[in-house]
Amino acid sequence: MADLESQGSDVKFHLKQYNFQIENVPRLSCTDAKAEKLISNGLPVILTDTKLVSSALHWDLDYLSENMGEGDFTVFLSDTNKFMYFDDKKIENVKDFKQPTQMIEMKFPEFVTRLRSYKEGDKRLYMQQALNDTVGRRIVMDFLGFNWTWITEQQKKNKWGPLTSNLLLVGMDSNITPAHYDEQENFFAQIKGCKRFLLFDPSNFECLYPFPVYHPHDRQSQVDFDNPDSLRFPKFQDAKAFEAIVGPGDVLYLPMYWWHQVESVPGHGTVISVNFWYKAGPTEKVQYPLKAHQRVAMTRNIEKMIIQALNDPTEVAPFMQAMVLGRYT
Ligand SMILES: O=C(O)CCC(=O)C(=O)O
Ligand SMILES: [Fe+2]
Repeated sequence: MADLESQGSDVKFHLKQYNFQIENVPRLSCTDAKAEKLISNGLPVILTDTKLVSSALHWDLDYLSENMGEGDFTVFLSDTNKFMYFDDKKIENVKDFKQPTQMIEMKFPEFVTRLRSYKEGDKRLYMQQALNDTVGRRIVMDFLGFNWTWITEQQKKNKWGPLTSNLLLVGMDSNITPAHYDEQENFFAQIKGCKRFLLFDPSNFECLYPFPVYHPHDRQSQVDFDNPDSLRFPKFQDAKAFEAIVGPGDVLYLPMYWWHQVESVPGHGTVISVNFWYKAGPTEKVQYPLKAHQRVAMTRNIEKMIIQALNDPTEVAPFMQAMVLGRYT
């Protein structure tokens, strides 16, 4: 994004302040050897000139409304500016679980109408829909115009698995996706508006207190960044964040298992992004000490094993406590 520097202070002015330490993610050309090195080492980087989604930089609400086709789009509604993800299939594991957002399906033009008629006090909106073959011809052309040459070369070089999906995100500015990690590699392409990512490497697991694996909020942090409960989550203050602010044309490499909170920057209007999710490559050779992301994977596997063996989510905590308390403590 050419004019990010000139907007820099303006953007920063509107950003939330936090108490943890924040460093910047490097912004580099994709032709810079340093950028290649960061990606191959599984470290985040903002790439300014990949041309990954150049063919989509003209996307706006009118154009998408006209060309997105007749398919259904998943839209989340929230009473606040936070949109915390939850897994439908895990809702029955938690008694009295309250969905933080409502999920509804609508045609694209209906979404745009609701977005345009939004007024304070209404539910906020965030569309999150994987691109599929129901989109109109012009979107297909734009999609084919993505820089597949560059991204496929990255996929090969880094031995990633197949592309699993392109999630299209269309939201209101100030929307927030709270801190979570994903189990796939991600090139996140910004098209319209600005997003601020707060990233945390996988060794921050203990500082971010993820929900149990059986919980609908699996992979999400339990900590409310705006109001952290220092008694329940004392190590949150030790979290070390990296910040990445992306604007149109920027691509963020978001490594697998890296935590991210995504804040649509206020005052820049509708925010449009497309991500590229890739399956992980073959599991690396195990070397000791284990890497942080390998510990996360191991923790998940052990939790899953216990959940499956006990066949009752409410038995998991007492079981783990009985295993550890007074023996490993
Ligand atoms: O942009 C957002 O709000 C969330 C994106 C995200 O979490 C992802 O691409 O993994
Ligand atoms: Fe994510």
